Amino acid sequence: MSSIYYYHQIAFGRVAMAAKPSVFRADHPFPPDLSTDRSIYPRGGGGGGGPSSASRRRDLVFVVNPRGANGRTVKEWKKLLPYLRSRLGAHCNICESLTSGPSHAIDITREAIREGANAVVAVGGDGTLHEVVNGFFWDGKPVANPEGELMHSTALGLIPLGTGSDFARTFGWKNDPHEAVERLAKGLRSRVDVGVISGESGESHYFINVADIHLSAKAGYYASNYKRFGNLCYVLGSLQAFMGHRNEDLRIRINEGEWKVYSQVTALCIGNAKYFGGGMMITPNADPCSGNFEVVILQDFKWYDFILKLHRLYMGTHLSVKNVSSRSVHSIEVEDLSGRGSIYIQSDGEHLGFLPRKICILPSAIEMIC
Ligand SMILES: Nc1ncnc2c1ncn2[C@@H]1O[C@H](COP(=O)(O)OP(=O)(O)OP(=O)(O)O)[C@@H](O)[C@H]1O
Repeated sequence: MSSIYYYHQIAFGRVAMAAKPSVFRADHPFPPDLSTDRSIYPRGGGGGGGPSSASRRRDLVFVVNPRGANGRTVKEWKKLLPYLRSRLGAHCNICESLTSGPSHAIDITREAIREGANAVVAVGGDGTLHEVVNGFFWDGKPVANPEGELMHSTALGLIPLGTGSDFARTFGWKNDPHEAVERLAKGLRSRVDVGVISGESGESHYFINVADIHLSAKAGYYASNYKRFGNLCYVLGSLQAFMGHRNEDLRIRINEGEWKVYSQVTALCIGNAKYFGGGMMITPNADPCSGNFEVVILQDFKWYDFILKLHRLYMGTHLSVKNVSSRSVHSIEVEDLSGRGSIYIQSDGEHLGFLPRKICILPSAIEMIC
């Protein structure tokens, strides 16, 4: 992919950083397990990796958020680079791209896929992962890799280095970059589901972890102002969200069935994976490879319920608590009955706006390096 420099220059050019794109390529030989094509291209449909793909160096594009985890992401990344080069540089072109601001990771990812990158690896927290996942789509469709089914699809990789890094918890991954590099070296791919959210404007927005509505989404919105306090940001965000909070009646339609009114909803969480809010196991039965979401609805919760039941939310044992319901769904539509348009929704911890929204699953939408 000789034009990888080019796409970075395009991506950075858009934000006036073309003078010094943060891209490098390594010229070292390939480690033995990366040259095993079955592990890199385990899927059928022409993705088996023929001789030409086996002999090619692979482009791994690392999308690094320099602001992630209060600047800790980029410090850890710089320390990791020599190891990454020695471990993967032999048979891979290691392309580094620092984001210049919110949403830049989306553009970088789209460009990398169009250039035929073997994998785009999010380096940062759930927000960076979220943007990279959104970069796999454009105009409501997956971004096309030029080699398409003939060679391979671009995989999603993750080096979790964020504040919460909640998506990684479902897989039992820690904020341990060396462990993440080993996963990339093994190159095992699994198909994971992605959620798609559409609103009145008709525009699609994608998520991979958890989308949530009302109190928790408002807490996430405020938590983003307190990231400098690390994981404490979620507690501070929740306290602020509680002030002036009211449970609301919501109109909900599940799996294109009948519309029903759910009274006094405190929070509604749609899990493709299990954790949010810095380690709360909110949707304990969610599995990103299942083809369904787990929807958990908390109704008529008072502030003291959170104090009494918080430990159960962290442990994922809250489903048996009074006024908590859970079910497996492939689509859900949620409307605000109050008509005020003030019910928050977020996805993967990123503020998205306000109800109404429709949320559907896209089964096996992305290949992920697991
Ligand atoms: N160069 C940048 N400057 C400022 N913000 C950025 C930049 N690049 C990305 N961002 C924004 O930073 C936000 C947070 O990033 P990220 O999720 O990686 O870290 P985090 O918030 O510390 O971790 P977590 O989401 O796991 O709690 C994202 O919403 C993203 O849009």
